[in-house]
Amino acid sequence: MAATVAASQPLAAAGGRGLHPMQAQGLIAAAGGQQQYQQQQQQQHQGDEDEGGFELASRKLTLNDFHRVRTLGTGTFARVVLVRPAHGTEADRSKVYALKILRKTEVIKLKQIDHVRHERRILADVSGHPFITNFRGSFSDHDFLYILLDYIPGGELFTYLRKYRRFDEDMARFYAAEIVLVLEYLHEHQGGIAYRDMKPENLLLDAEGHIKLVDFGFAKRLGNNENDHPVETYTLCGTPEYLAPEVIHNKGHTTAVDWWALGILIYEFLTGYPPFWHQNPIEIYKQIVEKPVVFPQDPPISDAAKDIIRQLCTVDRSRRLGNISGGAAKVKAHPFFSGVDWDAVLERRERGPIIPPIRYPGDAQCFDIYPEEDAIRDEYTDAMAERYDDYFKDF
Ligand SMILES: Nc1ncnc2c1ncn2[C@@H]1O[C@H](COP(=O)(O)OP(=O)(O)OP(=O)(O)O)[C@@H](O)[C@H]1O
Repeated sequence: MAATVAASQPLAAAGGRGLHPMQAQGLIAAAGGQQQYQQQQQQQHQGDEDEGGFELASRKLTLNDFHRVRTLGTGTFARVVLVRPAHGTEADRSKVYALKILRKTEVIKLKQIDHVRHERRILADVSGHPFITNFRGSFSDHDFLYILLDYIPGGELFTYLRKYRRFDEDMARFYAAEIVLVLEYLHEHQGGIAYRDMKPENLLLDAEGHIKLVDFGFAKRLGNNENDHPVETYTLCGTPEYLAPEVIHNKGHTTAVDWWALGILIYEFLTGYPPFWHQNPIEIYKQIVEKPVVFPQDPPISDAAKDIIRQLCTVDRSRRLGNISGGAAKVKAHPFFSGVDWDAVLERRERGPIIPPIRYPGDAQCFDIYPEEDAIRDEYTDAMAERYDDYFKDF
């Protein structure tokens, strides 16, 4: 699985990415539709809680409120486990959620305090979008921080891409269109949130085969300056193969990095591998800043696909599609997306090209098996608590 790189790790030390399976009509109408959709979804979300009796939002949760079923994934900073409510009616106890568990000492050691706080806050703010994992609550105890999310049963798009080797253009377009709507929403309707870690491992498939974006660990609300230009940020984070050149140069970056990553992602969908790759991450960075995207002869890639990839992967971000004037609307109007009904995409009218083989709501067969480790407790000392607990008070 591709390792995520954070500021606390030197970029050069990050592991390279293995290439094996290890592990709406009218553009303006569509944009308006996104906000409307979110409102509807939020009302729906509230409704779910009212019905359930297991009142997630109305009281402080603890780990004892859940039975752990199994680990779904482990990342650099977290373990995500499938859980069931331990109390409530039979209907409550049949529900399943994904609980992201972050060890406080690790968050502090890896200098991820700000990232974790942004993650919790941004997840709560963007929850309800059709292609973003719903946030259900957060809590903490002496040693850990917990983020409760809806369980997305289909597993990582990464796994399917490795299984299929590559996606045909219709499949790639389906997923890319959903990602375009997510980026439009984050960048243009949520006051300039840069996601900063777009990759197939962070795109899960729901039971209908639609994308759900997870892991907002590097997302940051950048906002716009007085000239209405996106504010720059400097933290080096992301995954080597997907880093935009301006991140590597460390001269400040904006939401434009997500459009670059979308270009890399479409390339990887169509060929099965990213355009810039090497075992040594330093070589990847060199390629990204020095080399143009080169397309293979086989599989043949359409001119429209090549063009959108080149336009998204434009080194000069002032000329990069998505970041130029017109923003996401220009991406949606690109010939690669011709024929796409953006309202239909947003409303999830079509089922996805891959329907995950889910037999029941808590089915976790689409996830790899991970060793279940006993949580190490009492590492977080009183001195640490005194110094850091204030930072974790939102949980
Ligand atoms: N809501 C969810 N439903 C099902 N599985 C999930 C969910 N959230 C996360 N996962 C699984 O857990 C994995 C790790 O989650 P996540 O990416 O949030 O952790 P992380 O430690 O921040 O990872 P990284 O090292 O990539 O930054 C995901 O790749 C996915 O497989």
